[in-house]
Amino acid sequence: MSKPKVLISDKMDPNAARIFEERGCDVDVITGETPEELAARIGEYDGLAIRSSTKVTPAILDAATNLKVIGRAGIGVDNVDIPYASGKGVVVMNTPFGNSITTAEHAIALMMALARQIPEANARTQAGEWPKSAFMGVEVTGKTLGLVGAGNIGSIVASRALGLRMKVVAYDPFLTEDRAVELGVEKVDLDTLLSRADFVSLHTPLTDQTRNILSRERLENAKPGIRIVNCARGGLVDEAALKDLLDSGHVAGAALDVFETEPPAKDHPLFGTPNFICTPHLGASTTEAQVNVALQVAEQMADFLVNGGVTNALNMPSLSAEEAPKLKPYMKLAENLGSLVGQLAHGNLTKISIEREGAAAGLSGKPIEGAVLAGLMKQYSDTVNMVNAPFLAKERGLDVRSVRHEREGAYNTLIRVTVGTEQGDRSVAGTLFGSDAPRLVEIFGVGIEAELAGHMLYIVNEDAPGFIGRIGTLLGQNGINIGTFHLGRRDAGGEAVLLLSVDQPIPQDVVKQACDLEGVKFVKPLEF
Ligand SMILES: NC(=O)C1=CN([C@@H]2O[C@H](COP(=O)(O)OP(=O)(O)OC[C@H]3O[C@@H](n4cnc5c(N)ncnc54)[C@H](O)[C@@H]3O)[C@@H](O)[C@H]2O)C=CC1
Ligand SMILES: O=C(O)CCC(=O)C(=O)O
Repeated sequence: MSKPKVLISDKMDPNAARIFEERGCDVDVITGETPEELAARIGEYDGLAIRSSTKVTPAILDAATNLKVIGRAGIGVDNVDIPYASGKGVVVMNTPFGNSITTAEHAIALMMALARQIPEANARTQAGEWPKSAFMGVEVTGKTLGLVGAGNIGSIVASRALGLRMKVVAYDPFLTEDRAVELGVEKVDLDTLLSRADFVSLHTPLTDQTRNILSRERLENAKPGIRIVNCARGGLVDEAALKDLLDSGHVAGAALDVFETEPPAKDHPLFGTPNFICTPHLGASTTEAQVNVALQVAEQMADFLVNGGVTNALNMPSLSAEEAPKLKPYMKLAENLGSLVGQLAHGNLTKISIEREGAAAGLSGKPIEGAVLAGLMKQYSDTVNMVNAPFLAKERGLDVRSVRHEREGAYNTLIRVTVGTEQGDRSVAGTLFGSDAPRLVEIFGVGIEAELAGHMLYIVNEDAPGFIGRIGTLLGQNGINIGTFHLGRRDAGGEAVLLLSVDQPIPQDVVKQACDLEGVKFVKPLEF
């Protein structure tokens, strides 16, 4: 098997390339390409490792015909079109903790720099002035810091600020009272935060809800003399309003590590404004953080490409490298069961239930669900896989339920897939023989044992003598060799099911002849 190929398209610590190679991937490091150059190259790669410069747009994803995983060496993934990547079946991962301490420290550094106007004092002193009387700072001790966003980075900022003897208030809709107490912060709403804070530090992702969260109106109503730090994302603060309010003195200082457009225009209105300082998106730029995120992204991506392990994916449930091999035969079983109901159930499918029984109940449900849905929807899409299948199912309004029963039934491990159709519920079930051989054990209420593989023929017929001979003769006359042959029946003399595998696709006219055989009620060729 050829090695997975990874492209590192942004400047990244060399440990990333080393880890990819050590873990069985071929790796190219090609940075600074234009979007067109990247689009022309990306088709060769299974993995793309990025920081914030590479923009993974729909055009790049359309060109990325082999891409399986994008790894962001960092936290924010707003440079990746995740819905589009999900639609294409590409896993998107980040490294959620590797640069949090570093970024929190940068926020604190910017807050201190604002409080004592260090950059301007430094510049003027080095320019030959001794402007001692021009700079009168403020102490942070006893002041209130308002945190907008109290996740990983916000929490670290809180702990550092408490160490500086500040009072910390936080606005975060997902912050519970218990967690606030644990962090030593007071949970408040945004307007209260802005009316009480002497310093505000932003630590949210950029989303539709957070865009422009410090709007002109909010800034105008904030406590006079407030100082603002943004080490999260440009677009959270209205930059034009910030300029006006710095000029008027309502905002006493602002420090931006990030801008709405990066890099900002050379004549950005905020440049040169008194009490405004900035850095060029340096929040994560320490040796320690860059080694952390480079190692982590390469380990995660290689683990996925080589072993199927999924860690820190934003569009897929996690799956440990230990669990991945255990799940592998179940995934095959799940995909085959999904494919079987997809090929056999008629009409509009409205709901699907995926039950895990016995040993299967102890496995992660989401990957199995993804595999069943991928199998089911293969009939509708060539590009479906377990990453994009849940999104496609949702788009189609399919009601998906996962159920687990710890008790064992007739089999010590079982997956049952039931779809709701206009004709009622239709169900198939399968198990593993040994630890890794998937087998169908029930089809629409009829017990049967069969491996689902290759070209198959499913026939429902009247349970009467002579039928097996008739179908064998028909296939033989048409030069079709039977590989395996499986029978099941509801009750003697009632309805019987025949599932056989053959060595080649069955031509339509042979299917038609099979339909015409005496006692045949239904014939369907199947592909796995
Ligand atoms: N300047 C830089 O170099 C870096 C910037 N970042 C940025 O920092 C951001 C935060 O990172 P983490 O703390 O690790 O993320 P996180 O996901 O741990 O925390 C984000 C917090 O924001 C909160 N939040 C979401 N919507 C909100 C809203 N409408 N109002 C208030 N709070 C809201 C969430 O509940 C969560 O607690 C990242 O999304 C990234 O964009 C991260 C690393 C480096
Ligand atoms: O990679 C970088 O330098 C930027 C880090 C960042 O913004 C993030 O991790 O969200």
